[in-house]
Amino acid sequence: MKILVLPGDGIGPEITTATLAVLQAAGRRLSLGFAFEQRDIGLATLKTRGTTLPAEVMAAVPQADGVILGPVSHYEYPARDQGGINPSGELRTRFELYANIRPCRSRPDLSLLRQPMDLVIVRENTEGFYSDRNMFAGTGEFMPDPDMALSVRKVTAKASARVARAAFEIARGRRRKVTAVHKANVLKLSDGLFLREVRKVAQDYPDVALEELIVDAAAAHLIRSPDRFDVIVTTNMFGDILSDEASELSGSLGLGGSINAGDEFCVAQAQHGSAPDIQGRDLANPTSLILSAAMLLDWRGRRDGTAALVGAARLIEAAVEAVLATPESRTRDIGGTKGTGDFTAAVVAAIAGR
Ligand SMILES: NC(=O)C1=CN([C@@H]2O[C@H](COP(=O)(O)OP(=O)(O)OC[C@H]3O[C@@H](n4cnc5c(N)ncnc54)[C@H](O)[C@@H]3O)[C@@H](O)[C@H]2O)C=CC1
Ligand SMILES: CC(C)CC(=O)C(=O)O
Repeated sequence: MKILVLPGDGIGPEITTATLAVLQAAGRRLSLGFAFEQRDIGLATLKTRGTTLPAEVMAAVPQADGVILGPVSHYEYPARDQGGINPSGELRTRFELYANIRPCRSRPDLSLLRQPMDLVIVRENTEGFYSDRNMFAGTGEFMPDPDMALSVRKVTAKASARVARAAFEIARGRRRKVTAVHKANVLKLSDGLFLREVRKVAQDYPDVALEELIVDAAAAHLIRSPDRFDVIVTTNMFGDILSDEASELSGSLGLGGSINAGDEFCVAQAQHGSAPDIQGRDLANPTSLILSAAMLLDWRGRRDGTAALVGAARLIEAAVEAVLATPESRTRDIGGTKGTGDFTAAVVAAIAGR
């Protein structure tokens, strides 16, 4: 399997190194060949090339079987016309990675919750407030005068329907419940359209229950009664916020895996950002990106019918769970004392069966 690796900014390079070590260990154990093609993006190429996303990186995406994308520091990027392209947004829109799939679950003595949580947030990934054009080229944000800023949020039937279908398909392999999270009580047209499409898709899945919940109540229920959720489907920004909430409630932002998936391409990406406050200090928990890479293997394996890749995903997940269950192996964000390197070494050893 050929994987394009884009380490990104902040803690990106550290957690990417950890993730590649884990993939290599799984490859050795299962005699699977992983070929990594690593390329710089972000602040590194802004300095050397004047852009955070060189054209040849985008050209390399279709040549690979999958992409591992480290977090990026887009808050520090200049405007798009000065080279600040948000790699997440650009990859998601250009390659139609319409579903951002973010599983989150509680583990004994790590979770901040009273009830168990085992859910998947399926976030619309190509529009809403966050398409790259909205963020940086000014076509979605406007300042008619220096004291007024306007943002346009785009919701289409097509994007709503395809992400809803992705959510119902995932629910079929789980507890068969989809919760559509929205704000259609106020945003009657945009979230109303999203809900209309989710309800339409639900008719094709009579075996899956559909629940509808307003986003503010959903945020509260995530804390009080997380066990009511199986699969949540929602628009881009709500999914962004709720998935950080769920991840932190599970114990840390550093725990939840995530893929950006379309029909043709898949990009593994940690749920969290580039965490510049802990950059270069061996403090980052690499679990999120490691589990994201496992999700990428699973996605590719299922799509191509390659059972060995699905097996590698399960092997990596089992090793991560075993290490997380050992208090002495935990990183600081989850109450342990280990650094990124030691945690990774423990996962590699678990994969090797040592
Ligand atoms: N997908 C992406 O590339 C994303 C990028 N960002 C960018 O990241 C930068 C920093 O944003 P923040 O708001 O600080 O969010 P953040 O997610 O980077 O960090 C929030 C807090 O969580 C901690 N944290 C995050 N990941 C961790 C990990 N793996 N292990 C241990 N602790 C971890 C950080 O140290 C920080 O205290 C900004 O430039 C932002 O635009 C933010 C979200 C997503
Ligand atoms: C809005 C995105 C481009 C960044 C983000 O928050 C994410 O990757 O989840």
